[in-house]
Amino acid sequence: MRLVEARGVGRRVELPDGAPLTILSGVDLDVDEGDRVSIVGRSGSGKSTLLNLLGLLDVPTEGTLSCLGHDVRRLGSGGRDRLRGSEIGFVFQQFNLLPGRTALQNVQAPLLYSGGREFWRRERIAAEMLERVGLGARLAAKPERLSGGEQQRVAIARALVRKPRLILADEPTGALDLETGAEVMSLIESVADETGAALVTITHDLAIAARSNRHFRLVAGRLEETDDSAETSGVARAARSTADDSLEADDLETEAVA
Ligand SMILES: Nc1ncnc2c1ncn2[C@@H]1O[C@H](COP(=O)(O)OP(=O)(O)OP(=O)(O)O)[C@@H](O)[C@H]1O
Repeated sequence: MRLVEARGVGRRVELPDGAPLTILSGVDLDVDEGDRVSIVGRSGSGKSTLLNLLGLLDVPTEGTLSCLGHDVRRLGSGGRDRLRGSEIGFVFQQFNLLPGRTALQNVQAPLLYSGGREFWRRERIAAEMLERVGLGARLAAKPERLSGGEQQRVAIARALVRKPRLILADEPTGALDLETGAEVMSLIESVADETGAALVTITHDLAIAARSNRHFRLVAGRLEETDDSAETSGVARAARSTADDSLEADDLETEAVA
């Protein structure tokens, strides 16, 4: 099933002095159930802006964007909120967990907005999800007591607890070391495999991008599909074969873009 269909999508904003700024233009993108899509691009190329459109946090100013068969501009903000809440899960670089709340409370939070059975069974569903990400013994732990990798696991459990059909990951491994990052990606992928969800990952780590089966690059607001699997898998191999943490994501990008 087609989850996202973007045709000629653009996003333009007005700067404080009234001048228009085009952040994205002419974006064509199809995302189907089960797809693994990566989007790389330099800082400022429009990655977060595109993810915000795909996640229905913003609407395009040009072109048409349809999400799960709905034209997002016709949905209205209430309709977009409902569709996002039930069908889209976000994983961010900075985890964005609620401080002072336990892992269980964090993962339950999205279920407070769901109806019926899911709402009443929320504690059990959240506990099972934490078990699934390997944190069954840490239900009562607060984020400040968890490592970065563990916090990201809680964030993944929270993002996926409602079994979204589209998972949007914005630099999901950006705050983690290479090994923990690879583990976290495997976890997201395996949970996505179980539900047939599509995964769109924004990253500037080419080793992470290489894990996808469709590769895109944003260049100054324009999206290009790249057949650079050879390039990225070469980088992935290099990244995996070295335990040297000095091979940072930025080095990988510079190496590939140069
Ligand atoms: N609401 C806005 N008003 C003005 N400029 C904006 C707005 N949103 C984004 N921009 C500009 O658009 C460009 C793209 O921003 P975006 O955050 O999408 O880039 P990015 O590729 O995600 O960057 P990074 O990797 O650094 O997070 C940037 O130059 C940014 O300053």
